[in-house]
Amino acid sequence: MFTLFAGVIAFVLIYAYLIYANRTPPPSLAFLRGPVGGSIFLGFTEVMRSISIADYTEKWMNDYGSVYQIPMAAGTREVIVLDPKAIAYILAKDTVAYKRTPVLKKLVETLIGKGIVWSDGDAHKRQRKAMNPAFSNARVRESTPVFFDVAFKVKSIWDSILDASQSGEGIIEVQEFMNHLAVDNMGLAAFGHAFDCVSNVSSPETQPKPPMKRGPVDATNAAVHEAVAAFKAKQPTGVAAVLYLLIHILPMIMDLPTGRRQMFDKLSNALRNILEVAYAREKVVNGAEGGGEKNDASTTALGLLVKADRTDPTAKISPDELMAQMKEVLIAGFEPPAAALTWGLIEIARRPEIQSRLRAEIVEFSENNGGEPTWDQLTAGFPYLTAFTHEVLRCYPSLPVLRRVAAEDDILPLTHPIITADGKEITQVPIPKGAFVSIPIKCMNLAEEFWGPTAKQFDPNRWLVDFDDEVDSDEEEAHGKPQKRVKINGSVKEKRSEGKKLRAKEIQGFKHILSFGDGPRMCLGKGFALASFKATCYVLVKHFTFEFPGGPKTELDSHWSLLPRPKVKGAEGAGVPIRIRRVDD
Ligand code: HEM
Repeated sequence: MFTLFAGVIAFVLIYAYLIYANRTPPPSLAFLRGPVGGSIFLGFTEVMRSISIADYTEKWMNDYGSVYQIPMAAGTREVIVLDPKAIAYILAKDTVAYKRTPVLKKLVETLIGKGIVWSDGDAHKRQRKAMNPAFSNARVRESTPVFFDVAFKVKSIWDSILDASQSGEGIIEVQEFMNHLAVDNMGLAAFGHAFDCVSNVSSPETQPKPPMKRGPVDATNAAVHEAVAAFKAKQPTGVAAVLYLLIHILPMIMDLPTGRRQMFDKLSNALRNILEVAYAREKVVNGAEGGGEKNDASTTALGLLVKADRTDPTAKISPDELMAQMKEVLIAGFEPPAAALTWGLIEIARRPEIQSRLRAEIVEFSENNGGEPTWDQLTAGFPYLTAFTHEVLRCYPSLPVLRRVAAEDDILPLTHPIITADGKEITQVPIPKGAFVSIPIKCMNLAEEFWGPTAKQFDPNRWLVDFDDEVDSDEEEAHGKPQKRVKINGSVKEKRSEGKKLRAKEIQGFKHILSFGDGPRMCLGKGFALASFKATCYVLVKHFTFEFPGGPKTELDSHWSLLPRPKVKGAEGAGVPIRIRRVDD
């Protein structure tokens, strides 16, 4: 009886505290304005995880200025930063003054290990130094044929589906195929290992079974296939929300032997096999003392990492770190590229004019040059495919928000002043040690403040203008009324009339978008991501047409895999069924 009474009192006290914390920011942040409300237990956590994160954070920016604070889970607060100068400052001091949040750190340590994503400061610098050569332009150039080979493998499976169909058309679960393609790309390019994932796409109801024989799957590949399947499994939102809350209060629950934890353990064992092969191969290629001839095997990302560990004392990484690196490269190299490609195919399917323009550019190259483009051609040529790639990255950043915790008291510089809760104008924002700081990438990429009135529209044409002369003064002008054409960097770009410049160019980062992050933690695989995206689009758009069975207005929804993914509203899991036909049919 007493225990029940004590339990009720404890619950009431916690509940009262959460109501208080939800309404009242701590004194160190009380000078910042911000929205009140959200859930008593989770604050605006669900909003910050939702598909509408950019809409909310943009509205709050318009109401409270470019730096504000919001209530989050378990009575915590988060400072939201949407000022370009402040963002550049935070990301430049990343890993030292701004670090991963304790919850994320614990999660990464538990599931993946103390690799580059987990580490901060000097440990991060050392690991980054070891990994850089494995992600250089030279490596991306060498890997580009692999991306074409994997895309052609998808093509041949889709061809067999169409061959078996009476109507010459097939409904393909494109997200499923892009997941498997991205894993195969990473396996071959980074580890020199064929996971053979594309040939093992499961065939849901909507998709005719590929009439092909599947070979036996070894234990390593089976574990990776299982991991890919588990990543895309749907989590019930209610349970996920409760777990998220509990993790903040009791981080040790991440140590529980959950299904996901066991799956990660299996994945470690599988990757250990690949690592052992890489160690053995490196020994054979370079001899125990090193210095031998390089060959294909030793120049995979993994081969270079193994070699760097032995040959460069300043870039030494322990076997545990190497293991964590492999898991990170597999996960970071699979999830965002697969999501970006799925979004790309969605936009292609719902916008026939973009699809035709892309195909025309690809076919023109193919007719003039014969084989597939090299990395240099993919990078320097293909203005429309490049514009399309940038627009997919802008509109659909895989990581909608970057979250950090301030490791010391700091002062953020601002591009434009903000008004505090007591009505003062400030040009710098004091950030107390321990404050959670969030940068909503998706909002920075899509806010009208930075991208003008057409910010929310998917429009690759915006990348074909002379960016520095872009205007946002007039909707008609800003949306595709080219006035004259100018030559920039050897390619013809459309230039619009003179006027107010877009604020987007104040944003640092790749192409003024934050989809790859910025600073010391900027995406290591950016080059791989761009080359594999373009190579895959090249092959698939050249050979197939895409359309939604329900028409271009098909409604989309979001689905949580490791990161947010698109899905067709009402479809099972992360389903994105798209109808394909051969181009020449
Ligand atoms: C469209 C594709 C991709 C996108 C949008 C993307 C995005 C990002 C972002 C935003 C970060 C920074 C995270 C942070 O600051 O907390 C990041 C880091 C990272 N990415 Fe990517 N990524 C992509 C593809 C890849 C690929 C293909 C690889 C591997 C080949 C890769 C490997 C990594 C690694 C290892 C890091 C951690 C870097 C560090 O902490 O120093 N990414 N990525």
